[in-house]
Amino acid sequence: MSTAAAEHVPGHASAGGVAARARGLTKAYGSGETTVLALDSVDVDIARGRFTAVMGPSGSGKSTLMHCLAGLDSVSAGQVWLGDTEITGLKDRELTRLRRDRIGFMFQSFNLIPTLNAAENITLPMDIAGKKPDEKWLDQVIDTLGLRDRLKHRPSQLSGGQQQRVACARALASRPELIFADEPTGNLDSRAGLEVLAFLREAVDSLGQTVVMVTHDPGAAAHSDLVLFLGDGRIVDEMERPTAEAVLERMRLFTGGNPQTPGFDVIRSQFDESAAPAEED
Ligand SMILES: Nc1ncnc2c1ncn2[C@@H]1O[C@H](COP(=O)(O)OP(=O)(O)OP(=O)(O)O)[C@@H](O)[C@H]1O
Repeated sequence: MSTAAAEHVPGHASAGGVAARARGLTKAYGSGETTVLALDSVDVDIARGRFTAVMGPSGSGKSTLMHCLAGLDSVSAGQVWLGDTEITGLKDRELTRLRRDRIGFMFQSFNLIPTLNAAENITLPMDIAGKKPDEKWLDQVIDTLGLRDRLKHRPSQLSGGQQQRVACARALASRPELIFADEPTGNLDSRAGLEVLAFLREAVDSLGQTVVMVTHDPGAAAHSDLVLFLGDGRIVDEMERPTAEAVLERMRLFTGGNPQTPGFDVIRSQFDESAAPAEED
């Protein structure tokens, strides 16, 4: 049975509109008996000017969702839009250009070029694209991220937190419509991780950016405006103004780690008619 278009779509549109949107987004890997349904007909709106976190158990489809929304991976069915542009169906070259011009990426491994200094790493994607950075914006990003006195340093001369800040500045440099961050604090100690989260928050609050972050960490998710919870390739819940405690509690339901969690099956069954009760010990 299909979901009526007027029904609630996870993610909400804000007054600022929708930065990315998916309808019926389905992604299957493999074929025949070995098919894995990584995303199962996902509808989602990513609100512009907000910080959205994506959480869920390992294998629930978080990275796949991010990759499909960012046009890094093809979809098996459904549609994805970036702003008003439908990206499903675009040719590889068009997708590459769209990603380059309109999306910023932050990955767990910072992907900094060791032979380039911080300033060169920050502007590298724009240099490759042959685009001149907006110097005023770039200055603002560099100062916001506290990188002014590190610009001549190479990655090996920077701490992990500073490297991640460079990666953050690089994602922001071209003032993208949307920033995707995949476990951006995964490799950092807690202080550096907190710094990066504060900067992502700042990018949203002060610079008006839109951020989507995949994370396993309830503490990290607490920095977002909205948490989307994935389970078995579906968005099974969402939480506005999350706190670490509330997110942790919700995650316990998903993992079945807490024996007093019959609610998990209730939540699942709301979204998945075929969900059988979990047979946990
Ligand atoms: N390239 C691929 N080929 C086959 N299966 C894949 C591929 N990528 C992902 N999958 C499968 O799709 C499902 C969703 O994977 P995905 O990486 O999106 O999950 P995740 O929630 O990001 O997991 P994690 O938290 O462990 O990173 C998993 O069952 C995974 O094994």
